[in-house]
Amino acid sequence: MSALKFAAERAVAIHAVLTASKVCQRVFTKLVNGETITKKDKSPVTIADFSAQAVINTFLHNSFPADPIVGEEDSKDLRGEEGRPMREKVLELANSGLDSPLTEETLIEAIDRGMYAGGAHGRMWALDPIDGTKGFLRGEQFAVCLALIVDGQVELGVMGCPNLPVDVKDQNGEKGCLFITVKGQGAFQRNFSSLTETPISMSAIQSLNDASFCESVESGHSNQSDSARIAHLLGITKPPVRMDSQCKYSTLARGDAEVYLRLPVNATYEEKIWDHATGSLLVSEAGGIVSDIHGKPLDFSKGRTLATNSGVVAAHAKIHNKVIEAVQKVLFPDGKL
Ligand SMILES: Nc1ncnc2c1ncn2[C@@H]1O[C@H](COP(=O)(O)O)[C@@H](OP(=O)(O)O)[C@H]1O
Ligand SMILES: [Mg+2]
Ligand SMILES: [Mg+2]
Ligand SMILES: [Mg+2]
Repeated sequence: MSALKFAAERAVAIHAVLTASKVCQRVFTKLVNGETITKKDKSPVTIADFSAQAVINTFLHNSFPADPIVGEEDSKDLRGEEGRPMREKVLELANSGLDSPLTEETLIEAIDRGMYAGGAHGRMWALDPIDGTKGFLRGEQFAVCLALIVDGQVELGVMGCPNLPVDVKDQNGEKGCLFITVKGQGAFQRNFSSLTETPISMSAIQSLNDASFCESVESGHSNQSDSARIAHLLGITKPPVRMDSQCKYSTLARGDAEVYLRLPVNATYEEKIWDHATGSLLVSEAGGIVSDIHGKPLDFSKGRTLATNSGVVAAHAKIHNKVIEAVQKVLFPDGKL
């Protein structure tokens, strides 16, 4: 029997994401002053985001030195005298996850290996070292997300959700889930604490009345009044499941909710490829369809952003059409795009 496609990449990605997730867990809820800063775009970044990117980029470089990486973070804020206090903390935290320690220089190099511009040709990795940094800072959900993209198609995704309950029905039980998917090979979940992978799939609901939908906690990331109107139109009666990060995609993929709405709050924001690569493959391999608000597939070949898409709508394949119809009715009542 020949080895499954991307078996080596899958193993490396699992090890990298699991290690980085544990690095993040080490400081989860323990961050102090000086360990979080605000980036130019006003969004937060912490020592854990930088450390997780350094750790994963190091593993990728060791195993696949020729592969470029599109990573969210860069080292600008860690450079020079001003960046020293944070740089020292990032170095210590990153090295807690690595067998061969990085130096200040190789740390910066590792982080900046994520500056690739993306595009339509060849292999590249897309990395969000902490997706949902705001959730991380609030002590809620966040996800470490890594995907392999080949010629603009997402081929593999691994997502670590350190704070997600292993079983949704046991919210106080074990936490820490790893989600793994390869195109054409299905979607799987395993616990941080075990090697056993369990296949997951979306729930096959009969009626939208029974459905629940996920959206961002942050009203600045997704329009929550539009989503309420769409849910009403669809006959969804359950309150929205608000959750940070790509944990929303894994929640759909394992059948704990049926619809994910991410509705633009302004006309200029371009979704980032690392915010959707892993999650969208998980959902499509689990039986769902992921598109933008117009029903158009997400196009990962346009560079670092989903420049030709607007928002995200994910749902079980059987109801995706209906959801898109409702989204269009609410967002474009005159039929104009
Ligand atoms: N105006 C906006 N619209 C949509 N997404 C946005 C946004 N501003 C920031 N984001 C993205 O929303 C992500 C978090 O998603 P969610 O709201 O589903 O938890 C952030 O990822 P990071 O936390 O990795 O920076 C960031 O990239
Ligand atoms: Mg960010
Ligand atoms: Mg993100
Ligand atoms: Mg991030």
